Amino acid sequence: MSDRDTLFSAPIERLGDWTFDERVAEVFPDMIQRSVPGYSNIISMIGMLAERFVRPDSRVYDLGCSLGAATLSVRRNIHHPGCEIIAVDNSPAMVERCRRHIDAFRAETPVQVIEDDIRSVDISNASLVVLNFTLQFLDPAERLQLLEKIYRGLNPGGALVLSEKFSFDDQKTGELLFDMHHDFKRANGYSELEISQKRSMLENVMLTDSVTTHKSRLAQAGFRHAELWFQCFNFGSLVALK
Ligand SMILES: C[S@@+](CC[C@H](N)C(=O)[O-])C[C@H]1O[C@@H](n2cnc3c(N)ncnc32)[C@H](O)[C@@H]1O
Ligand SMILES: O=C(O)C(=O)C[C@]1(C(=O)O)C=C[C@@H](O)C=C1
Repeated sequence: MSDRDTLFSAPIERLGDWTFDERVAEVFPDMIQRSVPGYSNIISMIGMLAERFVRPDSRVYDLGCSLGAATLSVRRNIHHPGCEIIAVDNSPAMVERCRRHIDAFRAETPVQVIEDDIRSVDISNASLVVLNFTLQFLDPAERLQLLEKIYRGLNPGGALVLSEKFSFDDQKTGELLFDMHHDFKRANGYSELEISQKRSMLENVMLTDSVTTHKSRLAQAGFRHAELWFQCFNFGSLVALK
């Protein structure tokens, strides 16, 4: 079990922008579990999607892998020879811990953990690509280009899993889902101060899209089939098929 996230429990004088630094990496499992409704369901169901989509002699990409939770779930569910998982993150603190975490478990399928920007990595021979709460940290202007690269790198019959925090076009239901997420955080022991300090740090670096925007961007990138397979409040996950 990781340390409890108390990073924002005391008042912080100058709130900078959010980064995935050493302190965040240290408490990340606790933080994401208490912040993202449905996170553990999504992680275990990514394993189910891997069982269905990963083909022999192909690659799986986990883009913005953090500590490798999705990678481990995928690896547990690969039963084919010749597969390889490429896990990528540009936070040195995450990558260092991710490598240790993955090495702690034995499995047939090799995992390469790469410290790099997901905008620079080559993607080829992929049967599954995972973007689990990562696309939201990319500049909106660069999101389509990344999805196009993923589409090109996927083999026919391959899938992209795209999990995100959403915004909503309808103001009234949007507010309700946003408030329910806050209730969820409070129920998980976060104070008003912790919630609001984290929110303002994320404000400039995490720009959310609506499900409609995600679907039309996926279509623009080439994915002719995309659907939401999970949603809890303002968090959810889409699957897009090539
Ligand atoms: C919310 S976390 C992802 C959680 C993780 N996928 C999981 O399932 O536990 C977002 C991650 O994306 C990484 N990230 C953000 N922008 C990136 C980029 N341009 N290139 C590589 N990694 C990036 C961050 O360092 C962070 O570890
Ligand atoms: O805590 C929040 O409100 C969030 O937006 C959650 C969120 C995410 O969606 O990625 C933001 C940053 C942390 O990496 C963990 C979770």
